[in-house]
Amino acid sequence: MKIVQDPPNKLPQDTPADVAEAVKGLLHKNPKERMLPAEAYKMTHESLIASWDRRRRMATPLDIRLGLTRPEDVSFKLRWGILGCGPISSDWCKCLKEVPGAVLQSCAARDEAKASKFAASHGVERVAPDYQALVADPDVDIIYIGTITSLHKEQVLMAISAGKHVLCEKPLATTAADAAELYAAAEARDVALIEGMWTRYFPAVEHARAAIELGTIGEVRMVQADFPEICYAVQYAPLFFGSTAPTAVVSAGTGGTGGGAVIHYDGRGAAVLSFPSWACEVPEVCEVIGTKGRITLDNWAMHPSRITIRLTTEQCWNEPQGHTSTAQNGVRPHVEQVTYPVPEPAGLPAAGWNYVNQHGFLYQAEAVHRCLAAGLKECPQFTKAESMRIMEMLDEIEKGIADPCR
Ligand SMILES: NC(=O)C1=CN([C@@H]2O[C@H](COP(=O)(O)OP(=O)(O)OC[C@H]3O[C@@H](n4cnc5c(N)ncnc54)[C@H](OP(=O)(O)O)[C@@H]3O)[C@@H](O)[C@H]2O)C=CC1
Ligand SMILES: O=C1OC[C@@H](O)[C@H](O)[C@H]1O
Repeated sequence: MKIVQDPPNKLPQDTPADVAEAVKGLLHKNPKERMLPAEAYKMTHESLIASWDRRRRMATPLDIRLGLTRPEDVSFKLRWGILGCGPISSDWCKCLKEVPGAVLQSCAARDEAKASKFAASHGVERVAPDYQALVADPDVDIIYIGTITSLHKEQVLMAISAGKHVLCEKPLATTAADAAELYAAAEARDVALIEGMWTRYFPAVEHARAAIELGTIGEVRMVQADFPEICYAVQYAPLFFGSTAPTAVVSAGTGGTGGGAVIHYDGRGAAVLSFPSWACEVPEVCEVIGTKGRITLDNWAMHPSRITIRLTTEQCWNEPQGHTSTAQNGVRPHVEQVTYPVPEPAGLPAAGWNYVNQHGFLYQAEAVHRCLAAGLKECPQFTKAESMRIMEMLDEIEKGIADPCR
């Protein structure tokens, strides 16, 4: 794609090629080397914009940017127990191996022989005979739940009762009421319960969040996103509109042939979300549309490796007919595009991996280590409040969609 910067970009100057090069250099190093010195992460919004190394700071993980955690705490020791030995647990273990503080302590499956095979292929130290034994192991600090969603509730509760922290695959539960019960149980036991919405930890998403905070595209008026699994598309609404309650949620369609939802935030704008059937070519693009520009996350939006920021040119803001769109005014937007390559192997499932861009799980894995090191019970990239808000929206959306894929 040709990058257009005509007339010169109003953002502080970084040529896209420079940015891509710098970030590529960072991301392709091993996790320790990828870390900037702690000092480099201490920043305010002003320094974010003014700093010489803005290119790195735009994608700084939110927990570090807010000063809640320290980059070096990817080395904080956490002994992981893997509950469920299916494809997603396999990809998770591969990423944990690259986190300096992670220990693959134990795993369990419904069938012990399956768990033994999984342990051998991933270098997991122990095999527990069943899930209950896994969560009871005193040498396990945190349980990763990679089973089907309908089982999450009983398994999360089992792990929490044993006093373990939990990272549970998205979606956390099948209803908001169940999710609320799980968060209440975690709070009562004083353990962390984190829903694994891994999208939130990708550098392209961190960059988008920082750009919105800086007002780069003005006021957000519309969010558009698509994905067959509703929770993925929906999570982009509170990311860019905040976790306050929407004024209306309407939906229609079916899981089999496709559906959609509009989430309206009175006086602010709306999220227009589509849920194409799995049997289609899925665009997997997120657009964040503002009064001064537009952000596109893609390649692919639920685990994006690219952000494109199109800025409305200043001349458009004063157009007499009140249309700020560059297209309506026959001018080109200023375009800045930054690619954040997922660590190799990336892209379509590479040999030995099960899902797309799944090596990007690493970003979430590192954040969990940093946040637990700091004594946090959640990661700021995806808080309990937001997770609950999304669960409520999912309940509403599912009222209008037959056979939805949550
Ligand atoms: N973050 C991400 O990128 C991804 C997240 N996910 C999420 O991960 C979770 C699992 O993914 P999904 O592909 O649906 O699951 P799978 O069909 O891969 O099953 C995962 C595990 O669930 C258990 N399981 C499967 N079927 C049954 C059953 N009928 N009865 C009891 N246990 C069963 C098995 O555990 P055992 O090994 O113990 O037998 C299995 O290994 C979901 O929450 C999904 O949303 C999925 C893909 C990607
Ligand atoms: O959660 C997921 O489930 C389906 C996959 O294709 C997708 O990449 C993954 O994020």
